[in-house]
Amino acid sequence: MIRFEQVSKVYAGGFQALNKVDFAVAPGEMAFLTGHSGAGKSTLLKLITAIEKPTTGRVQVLGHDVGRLARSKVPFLRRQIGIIFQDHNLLMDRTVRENVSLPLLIEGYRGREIDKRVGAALELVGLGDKLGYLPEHLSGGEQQRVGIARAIVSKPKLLLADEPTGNLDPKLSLEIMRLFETLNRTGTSVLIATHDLGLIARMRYRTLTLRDGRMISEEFQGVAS
Ligand SMILES: Nc1ncnc2c1ncn2[C@@H]1O[C@H](COP(=O)(O)OP(=O)(O)OP(=O)(O)O)[C@@H](O)[C@H]1O
Repeated sequence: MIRFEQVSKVYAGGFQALNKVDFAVAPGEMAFLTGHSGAGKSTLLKLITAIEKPTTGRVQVLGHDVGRLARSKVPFLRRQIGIIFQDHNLLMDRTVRENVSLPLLIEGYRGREIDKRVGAALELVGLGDKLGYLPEHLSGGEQQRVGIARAIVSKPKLLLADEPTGNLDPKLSLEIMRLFETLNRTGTSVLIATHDLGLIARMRYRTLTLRDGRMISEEFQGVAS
């Protein structure tokens, strides 16, 4: 599903954000990615989604060699990956239905098929009755769940989340994590970048830990850095 082999990333300007990183996430697996601020978590996610390319080493995602992927093939890769952001990036002047429909419209779906899929995704996140709401009329946790519905509506094989619970209280954070578990049980691979070590400890999944761009731990949970 994801395989990094000796991956380094040096940004223009010379800063080395990742240093010979090796790890793999198997199909159907759920794992956490943690590390201090600036450790390289977002950079690692950007390599998976081909926003950035590795300076050296090999990044394989869903059978593609990301470093060698032609620019024209990048949208095809991205369509197979659902991405969830901390600040959810919802369009605030569009309804819940319109926000969640967006990836399907881009893919060329129309009418009834969109309604069916959007309805199913919103049911799954517990917002089946909020289709016509604007995001500003929803709570923070509900907005985050709309972002998750938008990420899963096109049934991606891989779900990436960058600090998905950063703005939420512990109870809501746990609810969001349980939602990821539900999605994982349907066969979606899930990789969650988070600072929230308490949450990681409660969930008991494999934890990948970065420190200063190096992968220092593959298994040990609760490494504070
Ligand atoms: N486009 C860029 N150009 C130059 N340096 C960058 C760029 N993007 C990130 N960096 C640097 O690379 C390092 C790693 O950044 P990254 O965003 O991957 O960290 P992070 O672990 O996600 O941090 P946080 O938890 O604070 O989001 C940082 O020192 C950052 O300043």
